[in-house]
Amino acid sequence: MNLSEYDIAVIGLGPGGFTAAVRAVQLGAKVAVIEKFFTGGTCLNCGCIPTKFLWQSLKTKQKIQKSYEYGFKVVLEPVIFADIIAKKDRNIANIRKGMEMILSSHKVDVINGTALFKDKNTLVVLSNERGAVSKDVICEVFADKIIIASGTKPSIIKGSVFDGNKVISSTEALNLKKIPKNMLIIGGGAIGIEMATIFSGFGCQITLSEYENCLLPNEDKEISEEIRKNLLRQGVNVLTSCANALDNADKYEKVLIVTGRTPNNDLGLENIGIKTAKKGFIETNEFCQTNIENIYAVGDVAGKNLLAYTAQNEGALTAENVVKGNFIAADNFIVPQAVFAMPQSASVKVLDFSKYKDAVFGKFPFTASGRAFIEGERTGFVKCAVDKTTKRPLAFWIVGAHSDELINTASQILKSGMEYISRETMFHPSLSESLLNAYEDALGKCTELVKNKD
Ligand SMILES: Cc1cc2nc3c(=O)[nH]c(=O)nc-3n(C[C@H](O)[C@H](O)[C@H](O)COP(=O)(O)OP(=O)(O)OC[C@H]3O[C@@H](n4cnc5c(N)ncnc54)[C@H](O)[C@@H]3O)c2cc1C
Ligand SMILES: NC(=O)c1ccc[n+]([C@@H]2O[C@H](COP(=O)([O-])OP(=O)(O)OC[C@H]3O[C@@H](n4cnc5c(N)ncnc54)[C@H](O)[C@@H]3O)[C@@H](O)[C@H]2O)c1
Repeated sequence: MNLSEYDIAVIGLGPGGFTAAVRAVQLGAKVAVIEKFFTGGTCLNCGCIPTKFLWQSLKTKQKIQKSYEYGFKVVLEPVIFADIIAKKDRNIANIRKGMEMILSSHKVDVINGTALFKDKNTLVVLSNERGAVSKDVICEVFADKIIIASGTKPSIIKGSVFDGNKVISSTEALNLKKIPKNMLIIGGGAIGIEMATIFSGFGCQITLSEYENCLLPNEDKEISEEIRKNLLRQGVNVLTSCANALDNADKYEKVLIVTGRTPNNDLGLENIGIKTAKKGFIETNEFCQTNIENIYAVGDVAGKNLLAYTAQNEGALTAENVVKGNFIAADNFIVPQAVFAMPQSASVKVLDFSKYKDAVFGKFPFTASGRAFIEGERTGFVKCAVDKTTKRPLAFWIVGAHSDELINTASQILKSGMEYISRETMFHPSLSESLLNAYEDALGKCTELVKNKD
């Protein structure tokens, strides 16, 4: 049996595992990563990157269709969706190649196979040709510390199974070669909204069915209502408070189930007694440490935030803690959120937002922004919460083009604890000025808005 020894072994090459491995090597550790499918994990292969590529493709189509507003006469040929999917796959392959170059330049040992715990320091790696796990052992990996970054897979709802044809998950939806005539999307979270936006934009009749009484149930109600209105305008049939979505499934060519994610926890955790919490996510403390001292879990599999960038943050921080022997907590990140509807929405709050009882609110619509006018993107607004006493900005919510970029500036403002936002830092004409204008509106001093009737 081939047994290799490492300081750290990482399970999974998604954003969490990739970042943990590279950071640990940068700090001088000898690191192996075991990945059973493709470098890049969910994010690159069937998550963030393919959805945003298809969204951008739709956006490009819409820009061409609106190019007459800028003085062009362009006739668009009928869209061949299979070509768009092929382009997406080529882009993913290129990004994957880049990631593999980074790994090999840092001398991370990558082992292709499925990892299972044998004991608290040893992983058995099984071969999994064509995705099917075999009993053939490729090697064993012995490591002082192990970081689990095995991610999640799509959840299914009671009374249904994914058949890869009619009833599909987001993974299959992102590889459809032809736009279906109609599709029922069950689940009005981030994935459901992004899929409804993309497929309706390319001509599929969409019904989006959500169990709760609004889309994105954990988001600010004004934001979720604005997203609902924009989807309706795009021709999506939005149903909320809908507990029996499957009842009408027969009427649809495709049924896409996007009701959350289930952890990849089939790692032999029971062999060493690693505790799992609700829904099977691995239980961790604030240092991403499991109940077994030398074993850590980062990213989606630990179920704190199911986002690529929080997985990266946890991966980097855990690598630092493990190699340097630090105990720095991974629970004080400000987490900006963005959803790629048309237009996008985004939000960010200070961590203790609920403590502020005397927040005042301001709002600036993009119809009042010169830059939004130039961009031809006048839908939406920026909303800002400000502490009335200290004048400190506390939260931003945005619906509008480029809100996914604007929110990073908003996050930096909140993270830095800035006491006020000033015009001297803002270029004109820019969309970022809308952050300032919403902030000033909360304090009753925005000079860019019509005065409210007294
Ligand atoms: C459709 C969709 C869109 C999304 N859009 C966004 C977005 O825009 N922004 C954002 O921040 N997040 C987005 N996400 C979420 C994001 O993809 C995840 O939060 C992120 O990929 C989590 O990273 P991770 O490293 O924890 O796990 P993953 O990326 O899931 O990687 C885990 C890896 O571990 C491997 N693995 C599992 N078990 C084993 C084993 N036993 N042995 C070896 N390898 C194993 C898997 O094959 C996988 O490659 C989206 C998700 C989906 C599904
Ligand atoms: N832009 C982004 O950052 C982005 C995009 C996509 C996904 N993600 C991440 O991926 C994760 C998974 O996304 P998701 O949208 O699958 O999960 P989610 O948990 O965000 O949303 C699932 C939705 O399905 C609803 N639901 C559950 N059971 C239902 C039922 N039987 N019938 C109808 N509705 C039902 C829930 O109420 C919820 O609103 C998210 O947590 C998110 O963090 C992020």
